[in-house]
Amino acid sequence: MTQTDSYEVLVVGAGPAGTSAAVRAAELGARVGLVEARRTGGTCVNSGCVPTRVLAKTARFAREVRSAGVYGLDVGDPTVDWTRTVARVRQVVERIHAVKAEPERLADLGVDLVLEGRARFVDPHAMELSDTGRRVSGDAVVLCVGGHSRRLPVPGAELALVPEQVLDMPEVPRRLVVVGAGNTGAQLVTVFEALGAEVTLLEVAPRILMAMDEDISRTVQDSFEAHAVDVHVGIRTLVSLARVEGTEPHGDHVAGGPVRVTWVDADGSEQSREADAVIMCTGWPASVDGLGLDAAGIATDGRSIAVDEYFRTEVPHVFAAGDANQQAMLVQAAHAEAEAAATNAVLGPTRRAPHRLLPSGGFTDPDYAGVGLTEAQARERDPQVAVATVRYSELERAVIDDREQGFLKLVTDRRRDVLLGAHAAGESAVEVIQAVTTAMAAGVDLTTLAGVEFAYPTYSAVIGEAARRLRVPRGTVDA
Ligand SMILES: Cc1cc2nc3c(=O)[nH]c(=O)nc-3n(C[C@H](O)[C@H](O)[C@H](O)COP(=O)(O)OP(=O)(O)OC[C@H]3O[C@@H](n4cnc5c(N)ncnc54)[C@H](O)[C@@H]3O)c2cc1C
Ligand SMILES: NC(=O)c1ccc[n+]([C@@H]2O[C@H](COP(=O)([O-])OP(=O)(O)OC[C@H]3O[C@@H](n4cnc5c(N)ncnc54)[C@H](O)[C@@H]3O)[C@@H](O)[C@H]2O)c1
Repeated sequence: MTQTDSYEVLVVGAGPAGTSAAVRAAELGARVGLVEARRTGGTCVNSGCVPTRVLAKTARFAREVRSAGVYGLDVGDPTVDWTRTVARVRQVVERIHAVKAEPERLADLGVDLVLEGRARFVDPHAMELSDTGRRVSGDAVVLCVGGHSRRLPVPGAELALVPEQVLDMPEVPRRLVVVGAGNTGAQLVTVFEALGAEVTLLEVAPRILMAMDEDISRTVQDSFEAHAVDVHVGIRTLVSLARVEGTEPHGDHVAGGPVRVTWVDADGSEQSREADAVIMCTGWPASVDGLGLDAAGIATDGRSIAVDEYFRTEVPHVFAAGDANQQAMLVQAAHAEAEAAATNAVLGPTRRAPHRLLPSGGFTDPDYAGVGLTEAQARERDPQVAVATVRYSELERAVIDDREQGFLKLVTDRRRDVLLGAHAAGESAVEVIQAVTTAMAAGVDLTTLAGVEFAYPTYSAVIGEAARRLRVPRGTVDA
């Protein structure tokens, strides 16, 4: 092995976590190698957040154009040229790459970016790269390998698409079944419903968006159903996918011909639908296959890389951050964890990243977001929590924009005058929750928040209104 192949810190994966880890370690003066199987940006830029967000904008456009007549704008019903939609998505992905300019930024910091395929441990410090067979090693190794979609182990699962393949569809499917109503599934339902597909949504949990506050699940599901999405929650099991007889496959996925999806519904009845495409959005395990963790002495359940509070695996010089450790699974969390892991890799175990306040949300119609404790979690801890909900239908900006569906809910500890959580479904929900998060991070009490003179007419004004209702309880306060 040559001298240049060994680093003080070897980072694996150049998504949000890996680039943050490499930058931080380099800033601390370490000699850093960053190995990536494909391209910088990871899931976030190349197949996840960025493409999904462009599709969300496309869907928004389609909805807005359909309502343009109300404003006296006669533009007709939009038709979708999916090829151009996909081209736009890919163009935006390239623009993000150009703006972020990660390879240049890393080079400026002296980080060696190595794009020679997948890295695999050959011993606890050294890894072999699949394209070239070259070996690189690190005194410390930070695994930022992210995750990947998974198909459910049911007969015919290979006929389904996974989220990374959505842009490969030749057209918008006329009939679509989405399996899984987490963030990905819910967003894809909104996109394809707006683009004209007849959508069926199957979810094994008792409600969609199970990780969010219950009122968010209800509001988004109501909206889906108002748009004729056929929602089935609490299904007992997905039974199978099968090619509809007499149709010919043209490729390796459902675009090749109709598929019959069969499941056992919540009431125990067997049901089925014919679909032109099925997308399985049923989880995102860590990319541990082929990583050779056993050669490093690290055990895995095949879904995650376990870490302690300093992001150390059971082998103390090997760290794991971002989706790889399956803890928070969001971009901002990946950055925070990776910076902490890289700091610990260089300086020893000194930094944690406990994610005390982690806002998250999604771009459905309406959008949704939350931070802190849900109402149910807060009530379980303390039945005396105070909750105020302001409906968007009471908010002048939402009425002006004809975006009256939704709400903001603040969950508070009235005795301590502090916010415990905030949850919203509605226009700009993610931005509204972000603003509440800032207040929570700064330790702003409810009385102060209630006194903020929010600009008129804005969506974030809903925050002041909710805070005032908690300070002076009335109608909608639920103590
Ligand atoms: C459809 C979708 C939409 C999303 N939208 C959002 C959103 O709006 N907001 C949000 O916060 N989060 C969103 N997420 C989640 C977000 O994408 C992830 O949390 C984030 O990308 C995690 O970053 P990471 O660096 O840990 O992993 P990744 O971004 O997955 O990067 C891992 C990198 O490691 C590389 N790699 C893997 N194994 C190896 C190996 N053995 N050798 C070399 N390289 C390897 C991969 O090629 C990849 O580039 C979304 C996810 C999906 C699927
Ligand atoms: N806007 C965002 O922040 C955003 C957007 C997309 C994804 N993400 C993140 O990316 C990761 C992957 O998201 P995801 O939505 O693909 O996965 P997920 O694990 O969040 O959701 C998977 C869903 O599939 C359901 N499911 C599992 N087995 C099923 C079955 N047999 N039948 C029907 N439903 C079944 C689960 O109950 C769950 O609701 C998550 O961590 C997510 O938070 C974030």
